[in-house]
Amino acid sequence: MKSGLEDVVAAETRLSDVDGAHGRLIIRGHSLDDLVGHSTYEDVIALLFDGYFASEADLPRALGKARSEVFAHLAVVDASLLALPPVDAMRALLARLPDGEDLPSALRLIAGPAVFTAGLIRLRQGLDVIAPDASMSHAADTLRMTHGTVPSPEQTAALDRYLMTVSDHGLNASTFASRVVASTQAGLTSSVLAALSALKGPLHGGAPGPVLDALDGVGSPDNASAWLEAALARGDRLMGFGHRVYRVRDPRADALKTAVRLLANGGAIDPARLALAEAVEAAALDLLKRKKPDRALDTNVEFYTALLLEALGFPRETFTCVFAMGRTSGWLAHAREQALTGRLIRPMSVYVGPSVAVAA
Ligand SMILES: CC(=O)SCCNC(=O)CCNC(=O)[C@H](O)C(C)(C)COP(=O)(O)OP(=O)(O)OC[C@H]1O[C@@H](n2cnc3c(N)ncnc32)[C@H](O)[C@@H]1OP(=O)(O)O
Ligand SMILES: O=C([O-])CC(=O)C(=O)O
Repeated sequence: MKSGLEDVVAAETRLSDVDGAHGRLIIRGHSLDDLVGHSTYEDVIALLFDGYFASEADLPRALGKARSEVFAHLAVVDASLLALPPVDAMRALLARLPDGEDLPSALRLIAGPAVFTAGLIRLRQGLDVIAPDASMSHAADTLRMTHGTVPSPEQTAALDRYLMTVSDHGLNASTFASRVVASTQAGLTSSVLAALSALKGPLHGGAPGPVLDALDGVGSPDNASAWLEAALARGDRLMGFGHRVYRVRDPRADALKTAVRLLANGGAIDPARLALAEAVEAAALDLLKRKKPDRALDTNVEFYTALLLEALGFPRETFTCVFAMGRTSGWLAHAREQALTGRLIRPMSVYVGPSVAVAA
């Protein structure tokens, strides 16, 4: 048995390739760098969906229509839902969308995380929800529904770049969960709910909120090494570092660091906050190299995600919901690929419990 299924190949996919040795991410034949420079999130959805869903000439408009359709579900949000962590409340709202296999079902499942996260943020602040505008881009409308103002082109570009960057990533834990459920032919909502449940853990998509907690704990750049060393001595993991597959830097960390620097140049991030983050990153890399010399542990996607989403005004307890806004497109494409080309996923376990005497 391979602990954690490390290095086990469990699917063939045309969707994305995580090249851990060279620190490269390919999405349907395009490098991440190419995509973030020249595409929109809607373009990436079309790329991931090609061949797995019916084609749609005006995908941005169809996604906008899907946002308008799911908005009505916010009417059921009551005090008990608002008392839940936002990712659990969002999961409950997504569970209201019927299972299906077609493009409209898929687009509603991409629209849901955006509309529900924005609505939950506002309701938790005692504000009225804001209806979608189907004519806007997904990133711009998400920011407008969250903050009540039309975002700047720089803010829209930053969220768009983030959504593309996290859209798909091979057979990570949440995508595997999506494929396992799809292999039973349960339907797309069921796949997405399983995937979201896997994503929310702190070892996967739950990491960026705790990254900010660490920055707050460190407080100032000169305290970084001592604070992180004490955290490691307690047996804590340093959030935003390490990866199962990347043995060099996660390429998404660079894509998001660039997005963070662009926001900082435009004044959207306090230079002191960025300096603190850079000091924490440098101290963490130095410490991990010394304390874990046998394992290459580098910065992962979650570290600069935290700074980016903070700068865009998302509360840290909603960061996993924003991750899901991007990753749902990958979960859906994998679910359809599995349903169309795969079999029921049913591995074996090795029984190590007590044996029963067999009568002669
Ligand atoms: C979108 C994403 O999912 S990106 C990942 C987001 N998660 C995080 O940032 C949480 C922090 N990182 C981690 O916990 C891990 O690196 C994971 C979960 C990402 C990968 O885990 P695995 O591949 O199972 O690594 P594994 O647990 O085998 O770690 C190998 C060794 O490095 C250590 N290690 C790995 N990551 C870290 C870390 N961030 N901080 C401290 N030590 C670490 C482990 O303690 C282990 O040491 P040991 O052999 O002495 O016990
Ligand atoms: O690939 C993984 O194991 C985790 C990850 O970085 C992701 O899902 O984006």
